[in-house]
Amino acid sequence: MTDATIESAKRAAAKQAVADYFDPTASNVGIGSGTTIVYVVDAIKETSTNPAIRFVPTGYQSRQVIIKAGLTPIAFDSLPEDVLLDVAFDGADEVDLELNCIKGGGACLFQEKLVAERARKFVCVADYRKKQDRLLTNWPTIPIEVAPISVPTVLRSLRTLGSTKPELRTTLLEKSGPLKTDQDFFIIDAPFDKLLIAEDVEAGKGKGDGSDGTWEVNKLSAAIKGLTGVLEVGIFSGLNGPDAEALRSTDGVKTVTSGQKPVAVYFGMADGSVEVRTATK
Ligand SMILES: O=C(CO)[C@H](O)[C@H](O)COP(=O)(O)O
Repeated sequence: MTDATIESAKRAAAKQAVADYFDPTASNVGIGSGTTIVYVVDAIKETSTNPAIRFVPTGYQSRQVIIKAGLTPIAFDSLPEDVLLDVAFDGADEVDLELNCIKGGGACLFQEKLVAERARKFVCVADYRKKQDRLLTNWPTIPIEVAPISVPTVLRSLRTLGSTKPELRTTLLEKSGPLKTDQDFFIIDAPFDKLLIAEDVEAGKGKGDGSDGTWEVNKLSAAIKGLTGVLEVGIFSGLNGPDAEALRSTDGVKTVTSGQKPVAVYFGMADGSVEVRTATK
């Protein structure tokens, strides 16, 4: 497929996601990172009727996208404690049937997760290459943000968990050394075998806890997150938007939720159509 096909797939998906999930009167909107999000911002700009709307970026690149579009960014930590984002849009590197996502291809996973969890509705937009049944089908690795001093021990622990060849991500110009995140941390990319979802474990396709070499998405995410030195793992799983919202509405925003899964993912397809996967639980 040509680059033009991929770009028009991203644009079509972004347009439809914004038409379906962006309320033109919205006040606070999360904007993710990557190349697809640019089309989301374009579509929002055409639709918004609220001159006071503010956009919470997920890092440097995302903030630049907001500024270049002539929109107003607000830092995540400037949001009053009791304010939720009306909606947050982001890209994804791969999405499975349960709407679990791999993110962090652009090294922004930590702030992306903060923003996703703060949104009433988290919506992902991607092209057809990202639409898979299981994670680690086409996208090869799990991105993990780590404290620089912890790199050797985290690499070792990841190998113990079953990752064959975890590697520290370097800049494009390898001689410049490791890529630094917006937090001045490093990224490790860890390959694992294709991840199971809950129904695979129920069907006996593997234990999913690493003991037989298989990992279920949530279990692997928790195991990696538990390693000392890991700031965040690029698996967005756990409760989806509606569940997270229910928790929030009983306890308010102070409730810690794991609402990292999108309520919907819009895939721009190679034939120009848009396919939507929505959360069922
Ligand atoms: O997770 C991300 C950055 O950390 C991006 O959202 C992800 O890599 C998708 O990017 P693109 O829209 O360019 O395909």
